[in-house]
Amino acid sequence: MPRLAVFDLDGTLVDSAPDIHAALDRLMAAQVRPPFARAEVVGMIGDGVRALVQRACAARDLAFSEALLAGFTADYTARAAEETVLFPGIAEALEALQAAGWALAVCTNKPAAATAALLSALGLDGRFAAVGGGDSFPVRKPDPGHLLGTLRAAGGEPGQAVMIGDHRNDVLAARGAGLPCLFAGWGYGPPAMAEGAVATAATPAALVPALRDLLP
Ligand SMILES: O=C(O)COP(=O)(O)O
Ligand SMILES: [Mg+2]
Repeated sequence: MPRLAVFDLDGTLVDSAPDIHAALDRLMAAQVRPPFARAEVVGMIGDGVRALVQRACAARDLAFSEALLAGFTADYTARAAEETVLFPGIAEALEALQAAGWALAVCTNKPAAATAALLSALGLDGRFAAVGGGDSFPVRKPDPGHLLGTLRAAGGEPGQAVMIGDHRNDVLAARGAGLPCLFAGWGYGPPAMAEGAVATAATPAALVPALRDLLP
């Protein structure tokens, strides 16, 4: 059973805020609402697309509806990779982990369709033993069932796996599943969200030695 590194997506592997921001602004423009500042959008990411659209609507005095959610989701899924890139150093970190025998997986609250489109556009098809999206299981992060379902699909086991994420939801899901969580200090979550993580990696380059320390 190889060691398994389970990565969060938004704010951990990829800097996706520009495309999420652009899609939210297109939604707002269609509803004759002003655009958002980047920091506002970053603060809305982390609990999946429904919570994102609900928060955006609330911030612009707009009534949330299933139609708005469906429209946003279709638009974002089609255009998820226009500006989104891997964080600097992530490609090298994934390579180094695989070379050291680690298996890789993704556990994200982003819906599975948008996740697949994005990973494919970034050339990461086939890199991950499993990809658990926000709608892949009946539950999602912070529920540990999302992480455990992803882990099972990847053929991993909790004693040989580490979660890497940038949000309180990643830490909570990992703790609930009995895995250590390494906090991605380069991501969207403020440092306070690292509470309960075993350590913070300041950069993707710091990931590989930190993971090696956790599972020698
Ligand atoms: O879609 C979100 O809200 C967050 O996605 P993440 O779990 O990959 O950070
Ligand atoms: Mg994240």
